Formats: sequence, C-alpha cells, structure tokens
Amino acid sequence: MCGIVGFHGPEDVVQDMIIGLTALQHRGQDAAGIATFDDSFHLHKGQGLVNDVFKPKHVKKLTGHTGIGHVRYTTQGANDSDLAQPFLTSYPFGLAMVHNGNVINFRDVAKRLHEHYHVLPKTTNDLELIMYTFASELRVKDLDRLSVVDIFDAVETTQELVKGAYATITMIAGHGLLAFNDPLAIRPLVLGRRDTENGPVYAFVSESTCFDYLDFEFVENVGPGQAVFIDNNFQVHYKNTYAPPKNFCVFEQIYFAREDSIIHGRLVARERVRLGKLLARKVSNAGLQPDMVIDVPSSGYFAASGLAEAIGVPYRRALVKNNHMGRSFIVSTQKGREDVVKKKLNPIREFVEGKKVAVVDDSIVRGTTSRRIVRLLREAGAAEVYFISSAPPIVSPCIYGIDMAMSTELIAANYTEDEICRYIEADKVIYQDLADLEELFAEEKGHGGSCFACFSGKYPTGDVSRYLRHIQEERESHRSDKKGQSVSAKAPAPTEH
Ligand SMILES: O=P(O)(O)OC[C@H]1O[C@H](OP(=O)(O)OP(=O)(O)O)[C@H](O)[C@@H]1O
Ligand SMILES: NC(=O)CC[C@H](N)C(=O)O
Ligand SMILES: [Mg+2]
Repeated sequence: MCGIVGFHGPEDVVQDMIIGLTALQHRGQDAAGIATFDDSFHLHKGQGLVNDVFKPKHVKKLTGHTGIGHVRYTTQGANDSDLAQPFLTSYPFGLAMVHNGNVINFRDVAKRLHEHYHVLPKTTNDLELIMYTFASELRVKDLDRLSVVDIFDAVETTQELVKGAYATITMIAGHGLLAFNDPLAIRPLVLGRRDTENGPVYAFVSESTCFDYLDFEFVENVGPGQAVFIDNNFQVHYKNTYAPPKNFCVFEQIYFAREDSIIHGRLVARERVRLGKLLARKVSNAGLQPDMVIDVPSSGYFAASGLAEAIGVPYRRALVKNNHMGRSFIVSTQKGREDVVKKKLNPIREFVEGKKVAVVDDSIVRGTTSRRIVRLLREAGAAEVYFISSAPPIVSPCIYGIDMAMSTELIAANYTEDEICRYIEADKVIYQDLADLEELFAEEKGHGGSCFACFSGKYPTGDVSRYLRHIQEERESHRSDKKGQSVSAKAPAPTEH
C-alpha cells in the first residue's frame, strides 16, 4: 500500500513534496523517490525512509514546478532499489509515473506490451506495465496537437487493459500533471489546492492528512475510473464526474490509512471508534468482564477507546510504543517483522498486574503481533488476557496492493478461532463479525461501498482464480525468506496451554 503525491504549481515543489511524503510514511517504508520537471526530469530514489533517502544535496537538485513522489510498500517485484518508484520513459514527450496498488493481470499486460507494442519493461514492477500501456496508447495520437481528449482516451484504454487496483499520478513533460484511478477506485487519491501570490498550486495525494500539514484546501476525491488533468495554465480537466466508489478497500479504514485522513467522506478515526463500539456486544455475549481495556499501539487505539466507552470499563495505555520503530506488518520478511514487534512494544507492569485485560488490535493477520503481546502481558502479571480484533478473520489473500497475497501466510485461513486462541496463548479471542463490518461500511449517500475480499473471498474484479495463482507464484519467487512465510510451517499445530 504505497503513498503517492504529485504537485503542479508556479514555484519549486520539492519542499512540499517532502512534507507530503513524510505524512504518508505509514503507507510504505521500503523505498522513497521523487521526480521533478523543469526543462528536463530530475530523479532521486532509493531504499529506506523519506528522511534517509533525501539529504539536502539531493533536494537541491530536484528543481521544477511539477513533481511526483512515492513511498513504497512492495507488492510486486523485488524489494530493491531498481524497483523503487517513480519510473520514467522518454517517449512520448517524457513521462514519469507513480502508483499505489497492484496489477492483477500482469502476465497478460506484459504479453500484450511485448507482442502488440513491442515494449519490454526493464523491471518486474507492475508500474511499468501501467506506464508503458499508457505511453503506447498516447504515442499513436497526433503528438503535434495533443489534446486533453487524446490524453483521456489513452487513459480509458489503459483502464480497459490493466486490471486490479491502481491510483496513479503522471507528469507529462511540457503538458501538465495527470491522475487517474482504476475503474473501481480501490485505493485512495485526493486532489487539493493552495492559492499563492503567483497562482494556484494543485496536488494529488493518497490521503488528505497531507493537506493539513501543507495548508492546502481539499478539493475532491478521485473516483472510480476518473482521470483529472491539470494543464500548464492550471486549468483542471475531468474525465467523468466523481461518484463514490462501490468497492473501496475497507482495510484502509481498519489499518492502513492514517486516523486523521478523511476518505470518501469518512474520517478514519471515527470509523475505528465505531468498529470498537460494535465489539461490545460480542464481549458481553462471551461473558467477559475485563478490568481494563488496552490497545496495541499504534493502530489499535481508536477501536480500543470505542470498546472501553461502550462497555464502561477504563481504558489505559498499558503497552508503550518505541516511537523510533515503524510498522511491523509492512516489513517484507517474517524475521524483520518479528524483530520490529520485539523492539516496538513494552508493557507497563503496574497497570496490568493481577488484572483481566481486554487488549484490542485493529487486526490479526499472521499472528506475529498478537502472540508476542499476549506473552508480554502474561509476563507482566496479567491475570487473564482477551485478544480482540476490530477486523473479522482475514481468510483470503489481498490481490489489490496489501502484501498478504498468499493464504499460507494468513493465520485465520489456516486455523479455527479456538486454534488461534491457543496459538497466541490468549484466554479468549474475539473477532469482529463480518456482517457488522459490512453494515458499517455499506454503501450510503456520499460514502460509497467497500471491498471486503480479504474477509469474504468475494473479489470485485470478477473471476480472479487465475490471477490468484499468478500473484501467489510471483510473490513466492521474490521471497527472500521463503522459510517462515507460511503460517502452517511457522506455527506448530496449536495445542492447549
Ligand atoms: O498479525 P500480524 O501479522 O502481526 O499483523 C497485524 C498487526 O500489524 C499491524 O501493526 P503494525 O506494527 O504494522 O502498525 P501500527 O504501529 O500502525 O499498529 C496491525 O496494526 C496489527 O498490530
Ligand atoms: N503497495 C503498493 O501500492 C505497491 C505498488 C507496486 N505494486 C510496487 O510493488 O511497487
Ligand atoms: Mg499494530
């Protein structure tokens, strides 16, 4: 789930871009990159966090009034510097592109590129497939008189040919800045504007939180199949008007997006509180009477506070997060994830000793965090530990840009709730009901509906059985830690404790 930004204004944009990308760091920790354009492209990208990749000497060279940037969370191809985004191609005009998501028919698109357009991408990053399809469609236009209609026409063909999830931003050198979404708008993308003495600056960003830091005004979301082009006179052109998506990724609301972002009219923090409140019924039906509710920092907080409020039990922060550690789930190896979880959280013994503790997290995916947390709380003297997930069991792979593409990695795809409870050594495990989640994120006026595929196995892009296999093979071929990827191999069959 990467983070993307694109700026187009009357002044150099790189400083704004660094601020925007830093605000999106939670969406990708593997690599970061920026491309700007003045009379030519300037590109800097590399492995690591925004702060590590962009030193003053790099920033100085990224001149230009138009720029695009990316923070990467690898979901296709290897996690190495050659595959960091943006990608550039010199023909036609000079194009630079970034995307967030995952192409599912990547073999078909690669074949078509080769046989039909005679293009061989340099890497296995799916971004190249989108970029070269668009570039190939653009180059057959009358390039001396390129119009907005031509650009949108090339976008439309790209959207027909490329299947999956992709929110994209493209610089077309000398022409302007283009953003387009896949036909379902599975990933977020928003447009904002700031007025300056020299004219407006427009920006496309993955999440609205960037605009709070940058003093931009939110303009609108980029909806399903939509494209927005900002030309060099700062005129904004639209392909299609905005309609709320019917299949927006619900896992963005549960875990991925930042709490202070508003996506398709929903404030993420508020939705997480509502998720927590919904769990109250399940806690009481299970006959649990916790002394306190605690959260697993960072993403469990709002659901924990909602549950505590609903059942009238005090909330405490009893697990302290080391602020210098990033997210564990988006690390690309199991060893790396375990390492982060180990260094990240520490319980406050005085708070939990002798207590029945309900610990709330947003989700249980591979079980790396939950198993460690229960153990830590027991070692700190907790009398009983109930592990509560604000998400339902994740039983099906995500093929739209979250790196859980293999069912062997998903603990709930391989074990029952009782087995998971024993595996993580909790006294009780409670999951959100899928029906409650579906009701909360059902389509309603202005908000759109959601993709629940990882919980239900129902994929909104039609029959994906062939693509599931391709994606699984692709991920397996890039695993650097093949051992430890499979939950069943990692976790011995759960037994009573
Ligand atoms: O079952 P698992 O495979 O461990 O995955 C689930 C955990 O991973 C995420 O935390 P992460 O550390 O990535 O980020 P956070 O700090 O935003 O909570 C999520 O919030 C859960 O805590
Ligand atoms: N999570 C994402 O959006 C990843 C984008 C792209 N598939 C990559 O691996 O670079
Ligand atoms: Mg977490």
